[in-house]
Amino acid sequence: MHKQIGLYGLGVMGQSLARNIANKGFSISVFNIETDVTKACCQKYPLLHGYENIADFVDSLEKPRKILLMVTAGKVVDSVISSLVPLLSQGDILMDCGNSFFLDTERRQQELKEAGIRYIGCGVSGGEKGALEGPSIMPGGDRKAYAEVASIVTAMAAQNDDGSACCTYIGEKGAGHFVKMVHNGIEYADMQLIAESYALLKNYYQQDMKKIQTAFQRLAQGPLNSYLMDITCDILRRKDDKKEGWLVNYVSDVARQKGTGKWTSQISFDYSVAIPSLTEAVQTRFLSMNHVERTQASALYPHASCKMEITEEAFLQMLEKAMLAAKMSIYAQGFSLITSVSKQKEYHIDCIALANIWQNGCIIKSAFLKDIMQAFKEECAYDNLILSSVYQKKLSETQHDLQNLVSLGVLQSLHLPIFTSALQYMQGITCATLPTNLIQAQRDCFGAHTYERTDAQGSFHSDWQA
Ligand SMILES: NC(=O)C1=CN([C@@H]2O[C@H](COP(=O)(O)OP(=O)(O)OC[C@H]3O[C@@H](n4cnc5c(N)ncnc54)[C@H](OP(=O)(O)O)[C@@H]3O)[C@@H](O)[C@H]2O)C=CC1
Ligand SMILES: O=C(CO)[C@H](O)[C@H](O)COP(=O)(O)O
Repeated sequence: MHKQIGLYGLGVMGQSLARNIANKGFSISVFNIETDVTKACCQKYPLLHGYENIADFVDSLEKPRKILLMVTAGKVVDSVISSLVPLLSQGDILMDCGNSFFLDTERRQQELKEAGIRYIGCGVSGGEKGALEGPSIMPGGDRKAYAEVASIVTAMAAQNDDGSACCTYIGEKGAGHFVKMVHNGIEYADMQLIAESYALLKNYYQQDMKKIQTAFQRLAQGPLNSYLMDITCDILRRKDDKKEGWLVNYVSDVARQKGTGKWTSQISFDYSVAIPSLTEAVQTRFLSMNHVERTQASALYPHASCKMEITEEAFLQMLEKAMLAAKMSIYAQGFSLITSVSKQKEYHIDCIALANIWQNGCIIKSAFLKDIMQAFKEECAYDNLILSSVYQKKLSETQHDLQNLVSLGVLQSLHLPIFTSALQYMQGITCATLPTNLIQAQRDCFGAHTYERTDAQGSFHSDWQA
């Protein structure tokens, strides 16, 4: 009996996704380059049918074949595709569920089209647990091919409270992997925002971990409720197994990355879209890697630190509102990149549907996404969420606290790149007149680059030093 779907790549995510599919009642064949991994996995999970030989794996599938790839992003995907293509038939469907770069996905779609193979680039978010219990799924590419796998993919996905699946067709070409990339850019900024809040609380409570835990618990229950806040509460409560004290205090502060956040920033440069907080989050991970320099420099430049003269209640209320304002700024930046690239590449991404499928199963799952949906429902064509009445109302209630928090934190010599850039983004994007007219004048003065005038059409050049 042929199986309904195949999955190639039994790593952390692949095993969980395969088990998820099998648990939903679909018959599934699995394959891994290391055969020992396949054997061990299928012994442990008998619903998975493993193959040691790739040709047998492909032959085991009903036609048109549907094969999900869950392997390391980059060259590995190309080499896996090369090994599969000679065994496939016209009309078969490959669905790359890893974190592939969306322009690589578009190249692969073109190359495979010539061989008659249909290719779906599909973002998956939720980590190991989400992949097993129901992730958020972002498929893009061949729409007809997606229709043929939709019943399996939507069954795998997380569900929202209203019963809708956290999976929707995102758009043509690399649209699925594009939004997953921006999801990760937002994820980096949200994680850094939480880390900065942790730094502020450590400073306020003079490192008293019990008080920091209680404060986070409180923050995680309000409008900031999110998957990342929830796991932060768990992390902060975890004692070390080996030594006295909290495990997080033994974790090195060197933050690593696999590349999706960096790609988000690179693409923002290519499309000239300002996403300063998402970029700061990447830069901060780079900065964290200079551990030796930072340690040497910290001895040369001791940080002045004094207790903040503000009551605990006032501080916690200010922090909550400032986090909310910063989070709003982060999402406005992320969605402005999505909107802009979607227009230029004609992906036709539906931002309401996207915010809906990020409400559950994924790493950036958060209560705040309801507000984003509301804002886009008000006017789907917003180039920037900052223009919505939802943002107007919420920012008028919170922006002042962000200004105060940044001022206080900077005077404590704390490193707050997300709070600061989020505030600066909002102060810039809501400013009708920036001082960048001077930059235009300088460019024209030293390089005859010309400038536009506020009172006339066309390009002008002046002799500024006359
Ligand atoms: N971990 C996470 O939270 C998430 C990961 N992702 C993405 O999913 C993909 C898989 O991630 P994850 O499961 O964590 O990674 P793992 O490292 O756990 O698994 C990678 C898989 O790729 C296989 N592989 C590696 N090199 C080759 C090769 N040359 N030829 C064939 N197969 C190869 C591995 O086989 P073997 O090990 O047996 O050699 C393994 O099955 C990545 O693109 C990742 O970015 C997406 C969302 C969340
Ligand atoms: O896609 C993911 C979650 O959505 C992965 O966990 C991703 O690997 C996280 O990125 P990085 O390793 O760069 O921090």
